[in-house]
Formats: sequence, structure tokens, C-alpha cells
Amino acid sequence: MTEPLKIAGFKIFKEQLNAAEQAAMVADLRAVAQAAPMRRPVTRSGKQMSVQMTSAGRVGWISDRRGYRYEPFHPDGMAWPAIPARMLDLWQDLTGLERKPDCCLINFYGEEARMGLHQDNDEGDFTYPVVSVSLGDDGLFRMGGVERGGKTQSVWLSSGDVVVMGGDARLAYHGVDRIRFGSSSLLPDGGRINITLRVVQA
Ligand SMILES: O=C(O)CCC(=O)C(=O)O
Ligand SMILES: [Fe+2]
Repeated sequence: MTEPLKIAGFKIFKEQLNAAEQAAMVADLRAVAQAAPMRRPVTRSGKQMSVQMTSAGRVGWISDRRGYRYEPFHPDGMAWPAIPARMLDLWQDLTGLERKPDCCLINFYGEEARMGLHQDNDEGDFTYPVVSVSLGDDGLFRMGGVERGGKTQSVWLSSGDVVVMGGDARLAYHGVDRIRFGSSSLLPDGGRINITLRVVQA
């Protein structure tokens, strides 16, 4: 067992989504990925990320040899699909904010995928929280402070769990060390999906 994280502004809503809601979200995401195919981006240094990604919304998060940024078009040239209504409803339920997110980043973790510690800091406004949904296999989520190299705490996130990172946690370092491949039957071929809803431009 892992201890619940005690970081100001970090909230976990365990089992926020029931099985039917999770399945419906997966169906929504499949439609997004059909219109805007998942890719494994490279970083500025040319290293390929282990996670596959796509986005919905006004802008999508991309990485290539020019670095990280938000772009209004998929690397193949099409506009990103609209953020599914179900995701916007979840954002509204958990944040109560009038303002809607303008990016929904979708990450897919296969058996060997992970995400190194990083800050979500490519957005233009950090007053809005990031809402993060876990679907499929369990993922070991690691959370630190706002300084690189600080103390970290870890927690397993399961399918249907939703994390909100706002306030002091908005710019905290976080990452995913590994997944427990095959721990969930939500995705027939296994793996973990993470969705983050963000306000990129206030
Ligand atoms: O997969 C996760 O739970 C976190 C994903 C993440 O940190 C990101 O996409 O920026
Ligand atoms: Fe992140």
C-alpha cells in the first residue's frame, strides 16, 4: 500500500468514474485517436518518448526536435478533434469553473512505457488546475514539489481515478514510473490511458 499524498493542491478522487463511464470514455477516446492518430513524439534531443500521444481541443501538446509546445494542428496537418462532452462535464463537476479547458492530452502507456518527472509548464496560465483521468492498467504516479530534485511521494492510480493538480501542486514535478500491465480488463490489449484537461490560454 502507498500512503495518500500530502501535497497542498493535489487531490485524488478514487473511483470517480464507474465502469460504464470508463467504457464510454474509452469509446470517446478511440474516436479522437481515429481522427488524430496517436504518435510517439521525439524530444528536442531526438529521443523517442515511450508514451504514445494525441490531443483533442483547440490546441494539442506536441514535442519534436524544436521542443515542446502547443499547436493548433496535428503533425499530419489536421485540426484536433473537439474535446468530448463527457470530459468537459467531468472538468465542470470537479473544478466548478466557468472556463473550459482548451486542450485534452491523451497519453497511452504500453507495457514498457513511463513518463519522467516533469512540470506541466507549457501553458500560458497556471491559475487553472490540471484534471487528470486514469483508465485501464494501474500506474505508479510519482509527485514531488515545485523544485527539481526534491522529495517525492508515490501512489498507484487505478482505472476511474481522477487527480486534480491545482494551487501549489499545479507546478509540482510529477511522472509515472511504471504501469502494472494487465492489471485492468478495461482495454482488451492492456495498457494505461491518461487524459489531462488543461487551460492553455486564459
Ligand atoms: O499519466 C499520468 O498520470 C500523468 C501524465 C502527465 O503528467 C502529462 O501528460 O503531463
Ligand atoms: Fe504532466
